[in-house]
Amino acid sequence: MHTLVLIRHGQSVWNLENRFTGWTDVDLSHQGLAEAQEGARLLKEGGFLFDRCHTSYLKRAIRTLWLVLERMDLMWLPVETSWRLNERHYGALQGLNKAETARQYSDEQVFQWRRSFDVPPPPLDPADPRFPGHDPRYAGLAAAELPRCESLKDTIARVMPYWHQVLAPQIRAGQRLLVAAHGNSLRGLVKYLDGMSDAEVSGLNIPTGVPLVYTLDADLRSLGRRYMGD
Ligand SMILES: CC(=O)Oc1ccccc1S(=O)(=O)Nc1cc2c(c(O)c1O)C(=O)c1ccccc1C2=O
Repeated sequence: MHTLVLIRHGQSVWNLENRFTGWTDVDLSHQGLAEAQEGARLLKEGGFLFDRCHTSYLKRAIRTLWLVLERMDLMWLPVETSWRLNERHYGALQGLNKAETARQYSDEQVFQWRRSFDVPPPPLDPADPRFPGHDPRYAGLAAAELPRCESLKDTIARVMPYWHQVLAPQIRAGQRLLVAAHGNSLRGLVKYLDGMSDAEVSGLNIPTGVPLVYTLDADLRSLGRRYMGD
């Protein structure tokens, strides 16, 4: 029997402004900090212990993890970061708010994007300063791995190797893991663990700052999951 804990980072300053964030490295808002503190309190009071933790290359998830580790007096734990746990890349929509999106794209186009699993947003031009190839933290990625945009399907496809190559082997080895990540990258893990369809995962919304606790059998099949504080 294994336990795996997932936590989605709290509200970011661009969530506040209803801006597409994606790989833009904005920080948590004050509310987002408070959400992370509450999640940390639930984990501490729940008596959880971890052996390793994982997060993305983006500070809103990293800081959420730091707040949890600080509150649980676990700042000594090894932390692994990976681009594969990053939020979905929203391409040329990154930075746009609702009004700007509505001005540049038709309602039909926005409606199609909202409900699709495999339709990507408009891609970034590689010369665009928002393209990850200009950011030193992605220097280790192969050219083909640097996204210009991502559908939810693309996001899940690049998250899953991290599950199969990193998370699952550590869980099998008896490590109690905490993963602090993003709405869409966590959708990938939840889709796999719950055996969800493409349509089901497109409708799944993971609440921010609330620890999601999985109980897994010896073959890492889910025996159930619960949100703490429920
Ligand atoms: C709540 C909100 O204001 O959402 C925003 C924020 C910025 C632009 C558009 C909107 S919206 O009101 O059209 N709603 C809205 C719009 C969208 C999405 C979404 O989940 C959503 O709720 C997507 O997932 C989405 C995914 C991929 C491309 C575009 C969209 C998109 O355009």
